[in-house]
Amino acid sequence: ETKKSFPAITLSPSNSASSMSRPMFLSNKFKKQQEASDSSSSGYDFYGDSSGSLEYDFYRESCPEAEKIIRSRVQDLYYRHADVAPSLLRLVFHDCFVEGCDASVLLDAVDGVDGEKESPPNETLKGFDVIDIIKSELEEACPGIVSCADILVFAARESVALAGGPFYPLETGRRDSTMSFSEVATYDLPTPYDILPKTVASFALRGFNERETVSLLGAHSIGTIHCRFFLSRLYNFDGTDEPDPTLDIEFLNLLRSRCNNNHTSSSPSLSPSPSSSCPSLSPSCVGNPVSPPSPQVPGVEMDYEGKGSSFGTLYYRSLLQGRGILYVDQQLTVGEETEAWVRAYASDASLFRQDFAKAMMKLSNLGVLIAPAGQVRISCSKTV
Ligand code: HEM
Repeated sequence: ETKKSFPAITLSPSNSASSMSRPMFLSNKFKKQQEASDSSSSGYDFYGDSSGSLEYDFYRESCPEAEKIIRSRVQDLYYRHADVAPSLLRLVFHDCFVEGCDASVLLDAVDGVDGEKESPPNETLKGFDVIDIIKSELEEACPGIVSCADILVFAARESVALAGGPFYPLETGRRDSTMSFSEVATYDLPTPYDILPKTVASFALRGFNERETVSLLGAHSIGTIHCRFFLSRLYNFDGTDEPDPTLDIEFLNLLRSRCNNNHTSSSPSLSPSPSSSCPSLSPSCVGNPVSPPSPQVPGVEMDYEGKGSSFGTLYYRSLLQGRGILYVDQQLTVGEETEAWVRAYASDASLFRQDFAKAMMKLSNLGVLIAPAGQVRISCSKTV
């Protein structure tokens, strides 16, 4: 069962009051998805409810090389900048969670009207240039055929595999939206300061149960988190002038050594802090994946123990030790069911890999547009 009612919440991280009072702008598309999921007897719907009209190898005749082109381009770029993998994985989450996997996150602002890209939760998204590179190659091979929405889910799938995660099959035939949903993105994307019931509710609205939610957050095994998303946990948790008491003390010191309180305000502002240096061990330390990484913005790599650590396991083990970087991650250990899944994934890497693969397939099929709806864009940042 995915739908739960939660008691009134008193636990409050730095800005939970504001995030709890936000309105929900969920589209009908997702309301339908939730109803379908609520009525599903297994509570674990492998494919989600919107994959019916997608097909395996949709481009087999119209663009037989499509998947190969996407794979080899992502590989090339990843070997030049490993940031490419986390960037694309995060990008697909931010696309699919807002009105479905329709590439709406890629659209530029039009006539001064902001798109999703400009919405605060999307300010630090990267990987747009990678998608543009892949798209132009596909436009040369088979003009006007392969949608940006399909490119996005495929590119994320390749990224997961390159980063040591599982490979999962994907159907194709998604179409691109003609609209961008800036307001939905602003209000409906989960925040790093959310308490567990809010995170669970947000995923449940898209048809994910707690098991799937915990597995999807395993994506936080790779990439970099800017200090400002967890600075308040280090120096002024919930206005106490003290660190978050649930943080392991050694880990707190490690994070503090990388994220100086002077870098930026401890408020959860989403604006960049360009004046700060990059004190982390991270060679990439955040930056555009194709252009050289910027040394300007401080952050911590999720796989802070080293690149060799396996995708998933370190993340869940860290949570059990009070070493979650984001508040929202650490919160997975406070719920009975979510904590049980954290334990399961910490000790059983192959269970995690299976569950993550299934959940990524489901995420990649959320609220897709099927012909004749939508369009195939020529440039991913503009409608045709
Ligand atoms: C409650 C849900 C989630 C919240 C609140 C959240 C929040 C965040 C935040 C604040 C960052 C750091 C961004 C930055 O420093 O620029 C981040 C990074 C990231 N997130 Fe999430 N996230 C969530 C779920 C997910 C899911 C479901 C996925 C993918 C399936 C995902 C993939 C990633 C990746 C790969 C990164 C690293 C990005 C990079 O290094 O460029 N996240 N997330």
